[in-house]
Amino acid sequence: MGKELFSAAGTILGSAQRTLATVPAVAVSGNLPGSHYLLLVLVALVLVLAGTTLINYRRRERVQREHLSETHEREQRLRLSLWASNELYWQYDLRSRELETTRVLPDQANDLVVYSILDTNPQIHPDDLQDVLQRLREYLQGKSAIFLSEHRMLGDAGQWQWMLLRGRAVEYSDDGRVVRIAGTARNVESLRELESQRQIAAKVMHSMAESVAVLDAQFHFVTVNPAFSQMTGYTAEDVVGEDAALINSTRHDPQFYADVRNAVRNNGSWVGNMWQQRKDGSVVLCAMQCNQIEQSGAAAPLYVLVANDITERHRIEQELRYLANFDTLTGLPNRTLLAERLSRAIVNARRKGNKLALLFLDLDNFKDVNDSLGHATGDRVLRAAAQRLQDVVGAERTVARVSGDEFTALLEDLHDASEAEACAQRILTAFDAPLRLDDRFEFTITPSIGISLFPEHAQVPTDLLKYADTAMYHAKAAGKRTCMCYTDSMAVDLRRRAHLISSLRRVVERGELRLVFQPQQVLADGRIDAVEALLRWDSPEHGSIQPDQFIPLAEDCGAILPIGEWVLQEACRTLAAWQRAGVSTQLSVSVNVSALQFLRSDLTQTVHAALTQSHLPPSALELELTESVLMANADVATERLQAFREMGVSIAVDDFGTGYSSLAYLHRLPINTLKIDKAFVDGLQLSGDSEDTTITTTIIAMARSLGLLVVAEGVETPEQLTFLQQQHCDLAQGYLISPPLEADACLRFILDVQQHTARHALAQPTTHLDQALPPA
Ligand SMILES: Nc1nc2c(ncn2[C@@H]2O[C@H](COP(=O)(O)O[C@H]3[C@@H](O)[C@H](n4cnc5c(=O)[nH]c(N)nc54)O[C@@H]3COP(=O)(O)O)[C@@H](O)[C@H]2O)c(=O)[nH]1
Repeated sequence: MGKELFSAAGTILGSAQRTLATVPAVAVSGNLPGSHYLLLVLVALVLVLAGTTLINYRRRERVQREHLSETHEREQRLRLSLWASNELYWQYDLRSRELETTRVLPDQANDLVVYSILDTNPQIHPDDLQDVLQRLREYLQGKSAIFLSEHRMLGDAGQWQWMLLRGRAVEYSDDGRVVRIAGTARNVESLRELESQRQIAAKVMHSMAESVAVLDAQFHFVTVNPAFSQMTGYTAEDVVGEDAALINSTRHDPQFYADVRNAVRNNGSWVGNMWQQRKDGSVVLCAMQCNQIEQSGAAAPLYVLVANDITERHRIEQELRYLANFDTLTGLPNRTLLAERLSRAIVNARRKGNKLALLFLDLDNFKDVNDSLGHATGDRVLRAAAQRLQDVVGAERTVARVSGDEFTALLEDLHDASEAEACAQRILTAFDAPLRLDDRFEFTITPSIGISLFPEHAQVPTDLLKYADTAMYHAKAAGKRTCMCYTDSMAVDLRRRAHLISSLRRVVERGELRLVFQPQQVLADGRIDAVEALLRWDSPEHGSIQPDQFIPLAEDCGAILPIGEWVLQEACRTLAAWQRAGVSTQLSVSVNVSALQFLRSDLTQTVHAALTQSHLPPSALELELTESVLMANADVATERLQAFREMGVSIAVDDFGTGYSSLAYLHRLPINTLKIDKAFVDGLQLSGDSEDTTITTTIIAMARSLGLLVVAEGVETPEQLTFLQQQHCDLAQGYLISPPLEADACLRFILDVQQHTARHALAQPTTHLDQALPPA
């Protein structure tokens, strides 16, 4: 427009000149006198000059106006752009040190102008002033092309705000020195805020314990933090630009990772646990969160992965899960897992219409193993037993350890109950072979097994377990190393058993026990050389209970220890009283000792105390131990027996022949007497052709060769007695000689026989059995 105006003015000026130039030509062509003519010319010239001056003046005036308008317009544009950009205008006079800042507004009249003398009324924050002056100095020294400074200045509301100032020299002194600088100032408060936030975010990411990785839309690494490097072993340089599949692990199949990517793409996020592979090839389990981040202005999103290493936590969880479900000693499922599997098995059996069986197995006399051999060996026995059981039952079946020495085997998909019994029999047979504890040490232990069946006996896991347990107790009571299937009557028995156990615990202090004594007669001369002390329990609640009923219970519940101690004291006390009443000091008393008592390390102490209290010599006492106790614990038995031998107390092996010991092995044990079990004596035939006769004969012969005394138990008939005498058996015990007698009665019996044999010995030096027998 300025240009247009200018060209228009030019046009106007051009035509005026042309117009003025034609005036003299018209005047010269008339008939005027010379003076007039000259005057006329002069007037014309004056007019032309005046006109030209006027035209020039007007033209200059117009040009000036146009220039002013143009300047004003430029200024206005500048003003508007300053206003629009929210920038300030400033100028600094180096001579007066006056800083003028102007907030430009569309209407100049409203401009906000602030003057300040730098020294007296600083607009610049005192902390930043030196830095600003330094930058100014550098600019004036020509070290920077423009003056640039970011510092705090007073805002309109009197608050400090960060401003970015740009400026240049705009005025010089005559000697060329800068005297004024001017420029713009921009409020960078929010930019600084953003930058600060960006820096904080970067620092946070840098210092985060979580591994952070930013991926581009193609799942390539854009950046990672140090925690990522620490977790994966990959530095930022290793991974940036690489596909995130670099850290995929083979623990997941490729489809898993593809699914995760799809989920993030489609849903914007994915949360879950993911195995990743470290640079060294090891794996790490990450609790991962992957979020899609939309970038403003960018078409492609970014993905931010935040991951925590939970490998250790996972391991601990696994361990806890294992501990919660498995027995750490044997590695077998525990009671909890058994209950779970049993429930599942019941559901399956119900669906298929099949049967299932639960076998409850308890190791016989396991308590003794722990007591005698120590818990470490006990643990090895349990491990070996668990393995043996699993081997017999089969790896595909659930064998569980439910407590101490109790195991179960779950047999599914049975068609007949007999299959369960057959399996139980296989287990019993398998346990006949010794368990191998290590290269040198073998150990034999038998189980007792109870069986319960679904659906016959119970419908729920707890009942099946309870009934199998009940059946197992009955198998124990039936003599151990056997299996029994649950029957309804067993539950009643079990309640009675619980009552008996509770009464047994108080039996000594209540004085409900007494001893009876059964004489043992020397077959060669009829003397009563020994008596066996036999325990009786007269319970006010339960009546008279036989020892073979209550002693296994007392052994199971541990009550046998105080009971056994009482028996020893009472037997010794009675013998001492008999001696005072005239019984030969050659007479000894034999006392039955249970496995638990024997394996308790303080039995020698108890025996010693009983002998001391009754002033009896050790030779007056014999301890009877069953063959099975000695054989099952051979090593510890040898050690304990040796202690008794050193003490002078004899040892008899009770119920001999019922177990599986070899006589050769017995030779190594410090024992004195073998008691042939009544079962063999029952079958004795004078003709000598029964199996029992052969066994008895062999036992007697071998015992003799080993220098052991032989006592035949349960002798009831004269034929048996004759046979035993013929075989040179040393002693006989049984109803034929005498049933177990109360202490007083036994004393009378012994004194009678003593007198009789003494009289007979005087009259007839050669003793005959018949004569040696007590009078009827
Ligand atoms: N740990 C302990 N065990 C003990 C104690 N007292 C007894 N017992 C054991 O209890 C079992 C049964 O004993 P009991 O009912 O006393 O039976 C004994 C005899 O009465 C019986 N016997 C003896 N002679 C005959 C006979 O001619 N016929 C026949 N039918 N029975 C007879 O035998 C039992 C003696 O057994 P044993 O001990 O094997 O010699 C029994 O195992 C006892 O050991 C105790 O204090 N502690």
